Amino acid sequence: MEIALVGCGAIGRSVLTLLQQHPHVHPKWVVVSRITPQLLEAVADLAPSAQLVHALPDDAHPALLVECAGHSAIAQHVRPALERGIACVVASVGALSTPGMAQALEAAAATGNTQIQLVSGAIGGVDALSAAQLGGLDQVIYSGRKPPLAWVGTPAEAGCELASLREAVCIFEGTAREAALRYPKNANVAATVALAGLGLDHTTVRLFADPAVDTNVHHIQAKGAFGCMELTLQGRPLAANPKTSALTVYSIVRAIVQRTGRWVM
Ligand SMILES: NC(=O)C1=CN([C@@H]2O[C@H](COP(=O)(O)OP(=O)(O)OC[C@H]3O[C@@H](n4cnc5c(N)ncnc54)[C@H](O)[C@@H]3O)[C@@H](O)[C@H]2O)C=CC1
Ligand SMILES: O=C([O-])CC(=O)C(=O)O
Repeated sequence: MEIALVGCGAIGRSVLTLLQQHPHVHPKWVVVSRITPQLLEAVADLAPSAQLVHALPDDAHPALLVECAGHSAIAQHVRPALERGIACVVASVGALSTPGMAQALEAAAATGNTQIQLVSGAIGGVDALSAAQLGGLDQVIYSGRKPPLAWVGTPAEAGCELASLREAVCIFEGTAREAALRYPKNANVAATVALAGLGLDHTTVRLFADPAVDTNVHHIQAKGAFGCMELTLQGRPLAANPKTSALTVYSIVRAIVQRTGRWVM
């Protein structure tokens, strides 16, 4: 199966590394916004038969395009690929919080008669939540707790001195839509939980910078006709990006590899 990968940062490089164990999956194109000598070297090492490009060439027909780049890549690369009939796997789920984006992707997938898969990424329990939603949900609360360093370069910096925090600070409370728009690199999980459950505007989100944790701690509380659910996931961050949990990589590789087998779980 030939695939195109969009993004070659912390997630992209780890995905390419893991895919080396899956001989049926061939990364043929790696799409990045800037081609640097370091990237050329990394791709030559991790996926020697892949081409490093700024956009998917017109004559390329991968079985799958896998996005692990960031919100801007959704309009730039995912939407046109869907229109061309290329199935897409998306990690930057928070991009769907931009008004009109979900509808635009749906229309693009309809034009191309294909599908878009949102990965569960750094969180689990999305299957249970989306099943529970069919019976009716009353409340879903998501909280994301990360070490202060993971919030560098975000609006959290304006509210507190991250480097000298001595106790946990709630840096955001609001809807999943607001969280995903304000924290595009840290609140994709908030959007995922919301899209599986009560929606972007009815899911309560709290984000914390917490010097007492050394993992990315995701917590879901949900109540509804099904009963109730509580999930805590302590995700080990990737060394190359403290904002991103390693589970995101495994979730993406799982989504790719499942397409080469007979079983879907
Ligand atoms: N669903 C989930 O649970 C999670 C989703 N994510 C998403 O994955 C994204 C990537 O995460 P990391 O690899 O840790 O970030 P990173 O910053 O290490 O790497 C991102 C790479 O994508 C490239 N890039 C950015 N915009 C691009 C565009 N429009 N077209 C092509 N390349 C582009 C950058 O140059 C960089 O090399 C995050 O920004 C976030 O949106 C991250 C963590 C969890
Ligand atoms: O990787 C994580 O722990 C979660 C994350 O960054 C996000 O939700 O965007």
